[in-house]
Amino acid sequence: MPDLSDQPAHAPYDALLLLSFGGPEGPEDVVPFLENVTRGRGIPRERLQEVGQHYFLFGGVSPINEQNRELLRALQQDFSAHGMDLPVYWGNRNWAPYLTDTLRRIVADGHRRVLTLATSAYASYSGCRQYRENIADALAALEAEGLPLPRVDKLRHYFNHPGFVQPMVDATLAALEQLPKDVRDGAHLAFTTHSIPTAAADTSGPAPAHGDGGAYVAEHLDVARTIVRAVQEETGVERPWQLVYQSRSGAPHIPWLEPDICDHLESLHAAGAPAVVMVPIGFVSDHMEVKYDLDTEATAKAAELGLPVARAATVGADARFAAAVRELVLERAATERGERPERCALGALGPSHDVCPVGCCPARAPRPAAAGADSPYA
Ligand SMILES: CC1=C(CCC(=O)O)c2cc3nc(cc4[nH]c(cc5[nH]c(cc1n2)c(C)c5CCC(=O)O)c(CCC(=O)O)c4C)C(CCC(=O)O)=C3C
Ligand SMILES: [Fe+2]
Repeated sequence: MPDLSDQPAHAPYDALLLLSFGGPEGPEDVVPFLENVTRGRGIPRERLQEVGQHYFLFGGVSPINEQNRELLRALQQDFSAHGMDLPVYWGNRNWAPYLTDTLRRIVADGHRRVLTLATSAYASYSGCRQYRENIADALAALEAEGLPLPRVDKLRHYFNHPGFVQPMVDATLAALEQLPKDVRDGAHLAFTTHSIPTAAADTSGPAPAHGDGGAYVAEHLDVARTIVRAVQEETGVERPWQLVYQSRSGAPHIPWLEPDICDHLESLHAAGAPAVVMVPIGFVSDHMEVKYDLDTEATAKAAELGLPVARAATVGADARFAAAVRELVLERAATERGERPERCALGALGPSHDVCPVGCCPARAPRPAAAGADSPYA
């Protein structure tokens, strides 16, 4: 029996990888960034020009990289405050620091068991399997260079972890406070997330969860219900609510999840709603989809309607989220050691799977994906 008593609590892991989307950091980055995002994805040219304009409106700088630097610092701070000596690295799918470069550095630093935190809390091809494909691509690149291959795992979906949900409850309450007093109690809650093709939603999550909206919609509805209940408890007011969508991109003839937030604001206004709080539960930080699609476009639509709106902040680098990540790391590490740790989750769905099963969030065109049961890597 090996002596495990001097092993750290995060063993067998020796590094945490923060894996994100990436964004441009200046006007000259915008077009190459969009080319990276959309390579082989069949997005109409007009849509790309339009989205490029969103970035140029903000000086060509997406807030996402700075937000990830903040999250990285929050994680390092939380880990060190709790005596957890686990290095944290950051890599992106679409912009520097690129995942492959980061993984090369992780290996050069001598790490061989890597746990991944993706900045996407829910199941879906874009939010989960595509990141797993990116990890497989990075491993393939290292393999081609003859480098030792680390084993890369991915944390379970954390959409219903209290450290992710509680900051959103507080943010919803704070947004309600921003509304004029006389419309506060009547305000509707509009929970928003990224629209995806309905075909991708229907096949999101493990195969048994496939069906109308799949795990993607079910998970968002579960989080929305948890927030609604907590806000009602806190304010003593029962508010109407709905899950709606934003940031749709694909061609018009392909069905995507609806309604869009702007259409929703119109119909709420027509139905006499006095005010709306938009709660972007689908996003981890206030990146461009939030800054443009909600704070610019949807807010302008509301102003045009004369409908008071406020937008709840995303979780970002909240200390409770950093602590949740530490708990999730310790939980998964214990599971990997064969223990049965407590697995925290709010809502009705329970904690998500640790390892994506075969057939989870399938791609339109199958490609190798690491950190799951169908990974071609150890
Ligand atoms: C589910 C989901 C999330 C949430 C989960 C997660 O976070 O992963 C997300 C996040 C993000 N999406 C982002 C940006 C973009 N997404 C695009 C396109 C697409 N997103 C999709 C889905 C998602 N996207 C899909 C199905 C497409 C169609 C093309 C394809 O199938 O790939 C495009 C192309 C142009 C367009 O908008 O059409 C851009 C520029 C940024 C960065 C923002 C910044 O820069 O601050 C972030 C965080
Ligand atoms: Fe996106």
